[in-house]
Amino acid sequence: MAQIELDLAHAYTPNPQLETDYALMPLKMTFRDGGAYALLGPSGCGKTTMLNIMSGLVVPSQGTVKFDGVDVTRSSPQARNIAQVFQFPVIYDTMTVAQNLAFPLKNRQVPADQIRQRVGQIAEMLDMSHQLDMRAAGLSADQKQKISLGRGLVRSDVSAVLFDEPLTVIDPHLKWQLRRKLKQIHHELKLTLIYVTHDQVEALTFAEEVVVMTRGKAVQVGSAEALFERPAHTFVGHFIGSPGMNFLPAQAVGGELSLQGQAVQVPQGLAVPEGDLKLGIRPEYLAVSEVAEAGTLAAVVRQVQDVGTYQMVTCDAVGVLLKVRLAPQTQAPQVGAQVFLRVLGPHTCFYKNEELVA
Ligand SMILES: Nc1ncnc2c1ncn2[C@@H]1O[C@H](COP(=O)(O)OP(=O)(O)OP(=O)(O)O)[C@@H](O)[C@H]1O
Repeated sequence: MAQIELDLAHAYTPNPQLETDYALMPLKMTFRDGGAYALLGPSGCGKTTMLNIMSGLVVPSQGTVKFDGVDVTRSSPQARNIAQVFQFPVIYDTMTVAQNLAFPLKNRQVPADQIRQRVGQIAEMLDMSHQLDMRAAGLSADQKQKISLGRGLVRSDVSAVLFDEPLTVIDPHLKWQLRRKLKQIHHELKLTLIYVTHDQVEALTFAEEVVVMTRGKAVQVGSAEALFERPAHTFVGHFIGSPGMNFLPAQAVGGELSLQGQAVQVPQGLAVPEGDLKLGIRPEYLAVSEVAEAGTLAAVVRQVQDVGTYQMVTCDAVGVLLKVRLAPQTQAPQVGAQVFLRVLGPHTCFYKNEELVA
């Protein structure tokens, strides 16, 4: 296992001038030895580019990649000793499940008894012990992809295992099980795992730390809790959560706060930074009050939806639609009712130029 350090930028075109010329903007990042990471972001944000730079499939156009302090920027994937699992199964159809799992170990001349022991362990972790003697050709796409995962995890001496959207072909129910399984396997095997996905649930269940990316930038690296509670960038607030964070333009001058032109009294003990801001509050933390109090903003209820596990109340606050998540049994306000939304409280975040300032 290795600690991976990136200090680089990458453009696929020569002589990049504009930000948009870069697939990855200049970044510095360290992936801890034995850590479980997810690279999360929408299509085209640079996740695969970052993964391929780590594996050695892409050489960054500037900067370095280090494994345990050693510069490997120009080393091949083989020399870096990386295992990779792709979106689609990469296995030998004519071999049995056991032979497929053993292949990466045989290649490295691992002794037969150790191969048997490790293949048995990995098969058991992936619930494939009963299929070890079956030919891969006869198995479903799900099962084949499980073999690919197993092949990625079977060697204990790799620097890291890199996964590029490995659960894409997996049936939704099995997907849920495999995500949890991978987390458990990480716990047991202590491998450095880096996992690319555009699915926040996948990233948040699997990883200890999630790297949230947008437009070639890593905007936050943090635990699921940190990304939810204190999004460092408005993109993280918007991208993480279901639905994402509510945002309101805000101006603070001399301790007076105005939201969309409405003066809002700041509750005692709450510090609000000065200047042009964006106020962010998650739908889970936005409480509805029938009376105007310090920290509340007047709004009109536009829609109440019962989503099963919760109720979603959409309110119009001076032209901005804000979402409130209420527990299923809570009495929701009527559509058309005038309410007061508690926008200021311990969970309120303030942003300047899209970056968290308080
Ligand atoms: N081989 C390439 N040549 C030129 N441009 C590329 C190449 N590969 C990726 N890009 C561009 O680099 C940017 C980042 O792409 P990348 O595949 O890393 O994003 P991603 O987040 O992995 O997206 P997806 O989830 O769709 O795979 C995109 O604008 C993409 O069009």
